[in-house]
Amino acid sequence: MIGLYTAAQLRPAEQQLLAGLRPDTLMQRAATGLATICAGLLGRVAGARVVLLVGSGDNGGDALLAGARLAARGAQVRAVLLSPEGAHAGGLAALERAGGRVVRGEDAGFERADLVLDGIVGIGGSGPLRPPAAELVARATAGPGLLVAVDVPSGVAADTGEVPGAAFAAQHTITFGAVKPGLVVGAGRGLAGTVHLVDIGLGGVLPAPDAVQLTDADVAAHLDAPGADDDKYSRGVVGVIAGSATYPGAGVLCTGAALRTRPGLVRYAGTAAAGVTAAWPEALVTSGRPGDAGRVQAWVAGPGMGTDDDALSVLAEVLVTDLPVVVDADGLTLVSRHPELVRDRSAPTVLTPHDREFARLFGDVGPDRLAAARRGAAELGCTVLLKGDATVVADATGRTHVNATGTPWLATAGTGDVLAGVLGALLATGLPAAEAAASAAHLHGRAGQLAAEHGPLIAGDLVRRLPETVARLRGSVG
Ligand SMILES: NC(=O)C1=CN([C@@H]2O[C@H](COP(=O)(O)OP(=O)(O)OC[C@H]3O[C@@H](n4cnc5c(N)ncnc54)[C@H](O)[C@@H]3O)[C@@H](O)[C@H]2O)[C@@H](O)CC1
Ligand SMILES: Nc1ncnc2c1ncn2[C@@H]1O[C@H](COP(=O)(O)OP(=O)(O)O)[C@@H](O)[C@H]1O
Ligand SMILES: [K+]
Repeated sequence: MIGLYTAAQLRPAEQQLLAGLRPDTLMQRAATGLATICAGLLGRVAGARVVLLVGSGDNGGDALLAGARLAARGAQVRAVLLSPEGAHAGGLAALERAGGRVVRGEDAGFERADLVLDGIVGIGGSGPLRPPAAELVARATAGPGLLVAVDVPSGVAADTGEVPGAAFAAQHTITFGAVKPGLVVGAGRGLAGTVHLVDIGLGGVLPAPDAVQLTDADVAAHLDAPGADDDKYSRGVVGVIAGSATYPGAGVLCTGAALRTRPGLVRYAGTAAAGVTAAWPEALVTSGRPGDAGRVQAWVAGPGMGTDDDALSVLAEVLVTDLPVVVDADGLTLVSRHPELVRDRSAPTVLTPHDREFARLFGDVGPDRLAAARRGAAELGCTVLLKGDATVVADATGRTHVNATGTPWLATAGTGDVLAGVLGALLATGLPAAEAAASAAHLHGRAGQLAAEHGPLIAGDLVRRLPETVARLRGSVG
């Protein structure tokens, strides 16, 4: 598990750690890591042209101290100071001692730079980048130099990923102590490039994280192989309500995804029964009501089920049970009209909206996707899986996961139906809702990445690739 930490969590931890150390120890550790990674990115340091963008806080100090280390190894380092009187004094002195030069913005030489280091602002930033900083960023990023951000790309809100104005579009972000949420979610994710984490020794003093990202190993732990005592019922039976007689596709995709994630038993109830059984003879189907399907441990309801009164009564029948339920797609439209169906449940409910569905349920997502998912989860007392390039899962207690897998190739019709099926299969095993949802998003993203290795993908490719994805995840452990 990778912890994501806000500035408010990091600052006291840094203070606690610093209490037993020389005041500039952490900054020196940060600068050493920064210079080492920049040197690796440059390949050859001697003669390399490096430009530092230096703000007046410690983020600028990191850039100056790293610049000094690169200058000492023969790089030609120029520093542009946004506020000459406020620049970090120790960093400035070190840079000058090592042969680096302070220059005016006009003389930065962006057009010939090999690397531009953005030390304008880090976790101390607030609001849109101010005009002089925004202008400098525009000029710096137009040049050919490799764009490297110190701790956080300037203009990105470290805690949320909000980008309220101009920002440094980094190819690499070298971050200190812990990964910040803004590097992996929201608009900030697209500006962080490759994230490198430098250990500055905070490990022992960090509190519980604000949010987490699962790793392959975390998810593989939920994908154990059947044992000698297992039978087709023992590993969780999932029930699927999806698709319709006219549009069976969602039923076929959702049922197939559930089967391919956790083969054992998948039951299907609904008017797409004929289409589902033709595609998946392994599923047990009924064209009747959910109650006719037989016993299940979790339901998935919604993809392509329609939004008329019949659909509402089917959804209500499932939601009055004391079983875990995943509500997706058309089911979410129905819940937005009848939130009491979900609010009053005692068993776990997972809602899986994309942004437009979320807006119908809870109002606009807005720029802070973590806060939005938490708000929705608290409002209806359920788990919300907010889809996106970095899917966010929050439960009613505020526990939050950010998904780390996937590919933009997933932006194609039907991939959400597949996610719902994967999630239902994991929920039926008895996993807590948040773990099941976050693991499903991870597995779905990995299936997307695997399918995309073979060219443009369609939703059915994800279903076909699920067994190999599970095998690869399991193989990644130990
Ligand atoms: N606290 C610590 O122990 C450590 C901090 N480190 C570095 O210190 C940084 C935090 O330093 P600070 O707290 O000094 O804050 P920052 O340097 O991140 O930001 C403060 C500066 O940015 C300016 N600023 C804020 N919002 C702005 C905006 N919208 N447009 C333009 N300028 C803006 C402020 O006027 C101030 O000069 C971290 O991001 C990291 O780079 C590292 O050296 C590791 C250790
Ligand atoms: N740009 C993107 N990058 C990565 N994943 C994406 C992107 N766009 C969509 N996805 C993922 O694809 C899936 C789309 O689901 P959804 O919008 O419900 O589609 P559908 O209703 O057609 O099945 C979600 O899992 C979402 O996270
Ligand atoms: K920065």
